[in-house]
Amino acid sequence: MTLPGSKSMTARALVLSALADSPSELVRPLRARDTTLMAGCLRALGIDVDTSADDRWRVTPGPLRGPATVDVGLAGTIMRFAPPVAALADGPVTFDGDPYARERPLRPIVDGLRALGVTIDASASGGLPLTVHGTGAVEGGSVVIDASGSSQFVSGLLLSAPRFGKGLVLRHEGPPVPSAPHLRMTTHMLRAAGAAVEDGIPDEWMVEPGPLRGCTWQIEPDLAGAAPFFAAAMVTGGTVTLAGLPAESWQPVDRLAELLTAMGATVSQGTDGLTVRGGMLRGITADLSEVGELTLVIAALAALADGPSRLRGVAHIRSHETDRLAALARELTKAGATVTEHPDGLDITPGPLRPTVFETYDDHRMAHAAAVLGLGVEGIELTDVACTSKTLPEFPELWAGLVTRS
Ligand SMILES: O=C(O)C1=C[C@@H](OP(=O)(O)O)[C@@H](O)[C@H](O)C1
Ligand SMILES: C=C(OP(=O)(O)O)C(=O)O
Repeated sequence: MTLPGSKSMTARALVLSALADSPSELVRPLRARDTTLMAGCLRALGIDVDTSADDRWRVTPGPLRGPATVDVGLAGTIMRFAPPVAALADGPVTFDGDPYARERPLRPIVDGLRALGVTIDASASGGLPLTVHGTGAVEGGSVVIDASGSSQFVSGLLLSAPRFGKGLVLRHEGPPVPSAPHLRMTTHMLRAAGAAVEDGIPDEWMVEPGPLRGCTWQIEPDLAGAAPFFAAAMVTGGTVTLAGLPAESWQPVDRLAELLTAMGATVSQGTDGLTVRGGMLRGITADLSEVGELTLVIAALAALADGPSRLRGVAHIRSHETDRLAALARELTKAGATVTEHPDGLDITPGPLRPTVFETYDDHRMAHAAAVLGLGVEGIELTDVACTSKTLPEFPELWAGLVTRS
């Protein structure tokens, strides 16, 4: 199968292109709610973002300006990546989003920008809604944040840092930062756009001030979006091949392959793509801190496996689109699994599974999990498949097509 581009790469490519000194193109970007809103955000700041062609978006940078109002939807990438861009604009920029977006943590970005000299009006919690009072320039310098709640706090500050007068020295202090592969994606893409970035010291990043150049960004297919389709192969004993992943991917292909292999799949990468072949479905003990996004599909697989699973290292996903650990515990229990919730994970023991209505809590990956579960249990109904439009609007059609072909 082919899938649209990575949400994470599309978001970064849009931001870096907006900050560059010449036009850029995004080849095979993701057109979904998160990335459409990101394009809208950059347009509101004065950037020309042409998304009229599906397979090639063109970004022509220009002066960043307010006043502007930005709808972040429920996108972590927008609420964490765009305020630093707004700080470079001349004029106030107000950010708000879906009701639940106001619950998602943002303080390290707000405090980090304030420490760099930016004036921000934020709610008492330091979250949305907020107004960044850009003056056309950010001095930059050194800042310490606690990014244990989301790697996006680091990525957000780094992406705009080449445009800060003194660049940025960013240090993290606190429990470990999750999602290391997303941090590597950020530094890879900054370097690809010509930025000088040092990340040799653990929990410290240094970005030199300097221009970013326009690029042709080849957006890889979205690996997290592929996870439910790979899981489908594992539940049905079938085979799914994802076409179009480069040999040297900027997404955590190895970690995904390791996890699916541990659960009984055979994973191989060839010229035709990344292939997952289902076999036995085994329970696993795994630290998912690097790939928190995959927890939901892995939890659905765990509920269908031949033994118990212990998933850990993902306290931070309680602040994703919903409290994902609580949501999974509730819904998988309804379906008949025995689930124990821990502060940073879940123990899942498969039981005799039964029909249930699986709530999605506006969370696209809860819908993916329900779809996977529904391949193994008759009568799983999901309340809202439309929430998949956040990152993969084609999900219902692709899923139905896959099932029909098999
Ligand atoms: O930078 C990114 O593009 C992302 C980083 C991760 O965030 P967290 O570190 O908050 O999990 C990931 O879960 C999210 O879907 C996308
Ligand atoms: C956590 C996710 O999204 P966001 O970028 O909104 O944090 C996700 O897509 O699983």
